[in-house]
This record gives sequence, C-alpha cells and structure tokens, in this order.
Amino acid sequence: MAATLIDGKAAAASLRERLAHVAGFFRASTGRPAALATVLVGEDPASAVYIRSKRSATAEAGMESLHHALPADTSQAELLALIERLNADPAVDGILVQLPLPSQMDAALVISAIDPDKDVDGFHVVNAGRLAVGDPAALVPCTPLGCLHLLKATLGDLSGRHAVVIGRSNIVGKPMAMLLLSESCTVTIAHSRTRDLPEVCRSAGILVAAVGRPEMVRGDWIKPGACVIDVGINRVPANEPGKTRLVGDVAFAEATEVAGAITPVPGGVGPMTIAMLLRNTLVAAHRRAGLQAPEGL
Ligand SMILES: Nc1nc(=O)c2c([nH]1)NC[C@@H]1CN(c3ccc(C(=O)N[C@@H](CCC(=O)O)C(=O)O)cc3)C=[N+]21
Repeated sequence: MAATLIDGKAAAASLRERLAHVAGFFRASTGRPAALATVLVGEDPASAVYIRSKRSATAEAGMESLHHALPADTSQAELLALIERLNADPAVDGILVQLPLPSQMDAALVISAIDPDKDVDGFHVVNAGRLAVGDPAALVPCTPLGCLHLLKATLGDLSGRHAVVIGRSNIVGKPMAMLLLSESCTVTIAHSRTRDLPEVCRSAGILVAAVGRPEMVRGDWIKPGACVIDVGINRVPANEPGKTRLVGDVAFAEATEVAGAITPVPGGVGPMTIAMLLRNTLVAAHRRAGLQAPEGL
C-alpha cells in the first residue's frame, strides 16, 4: 500500500490565503502594510530564485516586500550598517538576510546584528534561546515550523510519539527537535555519527530527514506506517544529459511503499518554508504594533 502523499504545496496555498486575510486586517487596523525587508548579497543564482519567490509570495499576501540587493564585494561593515537602518526603520517588521553570504562575511555576526523581534528567520541566538525555554516570544525558523504544521495536519496530536530527526543544524535539526519536544514527542536527534542509524530510524513514528544527502534514507529504514517528512532539496543529474532534477534526503519510491504518509520533493516542505516566512512577518508586525495576532496564526 502506497503512503498518503502530504501535499505541502496545497497546505502552503491554503495557509497563504489565510495569511492574506490577516495581512488585510493588519493593514486596516494600523494604516500600513506589514513589511518584510529582504537582503541579498552577491548573485548566487539559486539565492536569486529563492528571493524572487519569497518576494512574490509577500506581495501576493498583501504585504510589502522591500528588497536590498548588494554587490558581492560589499564589506561586512556596509551590510551591518544596512541592518542597523532596517532595525531602526519603523516601517520594517521583518528582516531576512539570504544565506549563504559571501566568504568575507561572518554569517553568525551578521545574524546577531538583526533585532531579534524582526528576525523572521528565527536564526538569532535570542530566538533560539526563547524556543529552547518555551518563551512564546520566540520567532521560530520557518522550515521546522512548516514541518510541524504538516505533521499536525496529518497526525493531529503528536504527544507521546517517538520522533527521530536526522540532522543537527541550527536552521532545521535543532529547532525541529525543540518544536517536537514542545509537542510532547519523545525526540531523538540523529546525525552522521549516529551508530546504527537505520535501526534508530526504524524506531520512529515520525521521521524528519534534514541531512542534505540525496536519497540517503532507504525504504528499509522506515517503520511501517510512519510519517516521513523530507526536508532535503538536492539537485542531482537527471537521466537526460545536461539536465538536473530535485530529490530529497529520502529515497521516495522505496519509502512510499512502507510509510503511512510522506512529503514529496518538490512540493512538500519547501513551499511551507515560504508560507511560514509570511506567517512570522505577520506575527512580528502584530507584536510591534501592540496588536493581538489571531489565534492559531
Ligand atoms: N536567510 C535565509 N532564509 C531561508 O529561509 C533560506 C535561506 N536563507 N537560504 C536558502 C534556503 C532555501 N530555502 C527554500 C525555500 C523554499 C523552497 C521551495 O519552495 N522549494 C520548492 C521548489 C524548489 C525548486 O524547484 O527549486 C519545493 O520544494 O517544492 C526551497 C528552499 C529557504 N532558505
């Protein structure tokens, strides 16, 4: 029996529709749109594509997209000066500095310069700390937030389930584990050094793969009926010469024969990441305006 396909594209579309209503409410109550400032340094083509989708999603939801494109040879001091201006600008609710940054920049230092209450990526150590201690003021990284949304939509209450997260990055693995813990899951964080990784994965009712290795998770690593969330977005050579295709961290064709439900790549977690960026921007905007954000946003 093939697994249920978790349609992230559809879930993201319906979330974005709801967010557009909230954005309209915000605009009507404050007389200004919620605004997201994006910063792109250099011309990495993949980053340019991602920024374009984020900007068009922002505008489509009735929010303002303020973009700053800086040349690849921008100094760190210049970037920090821009962040200071955006921090001080009352019309800016969210600041996103697209990663990766060019090599002359220290990404951790740049992120630490962002006002935590405008840090809609949730990458600032203050937001990581807030998430870790369960402070509702936390802005939570968009990708794990999107994964959690899909898990709850698929499974309902997650409490007591065993979740295995493969990957320990600050952007996905660690915050994902924190979110699952806050939902009362039993959480295992596995990684490249984990002994008997397939066996650990086989114990998971919820398996989140965020390692960045194409199709690493095989069908026989999956517990029958498990819910599998594939965070990987890996570009690999396609059958046709010169062409590429996207695959996840999970070998989809094998996994779908075993899992109860699974996200595809593309069309799974990726679209949810962008929807959650809009969500975080609206949350930040409401807080900054002293307004109560709608329940369940
Ligand atoms: N400061 C910062 N914040 C980020 O959130 C951030 C970043 N930097 N750097 C790059 C990564 C990557 N990322 C994605 C967002 C959407 C899709 C997405 O929508 N993917 C589609 C299609 C992808 C395609 O066709 O290439 C899908 O999975 O269906 C993917 C990846 C956000 N990132």
